[in-house]
Amino acid sequence: MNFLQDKKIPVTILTGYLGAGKTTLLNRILTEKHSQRVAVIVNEYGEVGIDNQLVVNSDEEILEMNNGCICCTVRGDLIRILRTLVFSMEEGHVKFDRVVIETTGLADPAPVAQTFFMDDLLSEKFQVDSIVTVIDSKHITRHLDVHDEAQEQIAFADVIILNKTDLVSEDELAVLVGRITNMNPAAKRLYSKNCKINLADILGIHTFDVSRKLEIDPHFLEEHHHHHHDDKVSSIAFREERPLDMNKVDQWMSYLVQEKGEDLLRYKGILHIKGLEKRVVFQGIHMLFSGFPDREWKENESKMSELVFIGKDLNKEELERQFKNCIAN
Ligand SMILES: Nc1nc2c(ncn2[C@@H]2O[C@H](COP(=O)(O)OP(=O)(O)OP(=O)(O)O)[C@@H](O)[C@H]2O)c(=O)[nH]1
Repeated sequence: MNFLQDKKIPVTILTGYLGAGKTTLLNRILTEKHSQRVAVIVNEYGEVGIDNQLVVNSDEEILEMNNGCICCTVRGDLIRILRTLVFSMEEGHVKFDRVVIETTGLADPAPVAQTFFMDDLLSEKFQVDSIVTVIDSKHITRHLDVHDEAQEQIAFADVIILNKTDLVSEDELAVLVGRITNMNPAAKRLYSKNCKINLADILGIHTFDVSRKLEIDPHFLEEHHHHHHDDKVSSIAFREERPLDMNKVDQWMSYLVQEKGEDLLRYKGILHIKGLEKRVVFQGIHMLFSGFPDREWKENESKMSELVFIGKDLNKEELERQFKNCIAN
């Protein structure tokens, strides 16, 4: 046994296509009882961070990285954040036993894992424990057909969680399992609803193996990263302090689901609705949409609506006009 190796801080890379259930799993990691302190790094694609507002309140260290994809433009930020974590820990300001990184749904996990091999300090202090890929069992098939990122996330996984099993039939699930096993026979497979899994199956499992990753991507340890996002996929965010009219929002969302659902990969937000003391959270993935009152606004919090749309061929002017139309009189 290599004792030095064992002292390294384990890192779990949480990946999965847009809306698969990564934040749901992260919340589970943060709320379930285990004796470990977790430092969390959340990366979002859009310029407005919604996930950080949906991550449960906890004492853990939660660091946000917005406005770019962790595997591309903000990889330098990831290195800086991890280095700062190490220094803060060594000076006794923070304590943590492991790191969990939630990547954007559009991230290729390989360069994120690569970061821990290319930077001297990080490779000395951290060890990638595993890449955990969450799958939306209902939508993944259509994503796999057109989005390279969805394929890379599966190919590179050590553990694959087939989530949202409540939304598919047994036959559909069996076909999906066949396809995924073909893509990555070595990964451990778990099945879940709302990411209810045994955390011991994904944390501290030491399954990340560089030699296997090199078989999948022989350039894994090379500096240059070639990930190109699909130019047609973009993200649009809106912020508005004036309260919104619930009925108008309802109508708008119904229209979007019907008319644009196919192109809307992910839409989510927090709404400030006229006459409601609680903030309203909405979540959408293609034609599946839900909106519900969440907690009351806190006193020190400015009431504000924040929405993010990620999709193909989004028309910003049109969406903005429709959004502004929802502002209450
Ligand atoms: N029906 C169903 N819904 C689920 C399940 N797991 C998560 N969801 C819902 O799916 C939506 C997306 O879940 P998130 O955890 O935000 O997904 P994510 O991967 O973090 O999404 P992005 O970070 O935006 O890519 C939310 O509305 C969840 O409540 C499940 O097993 N079944």
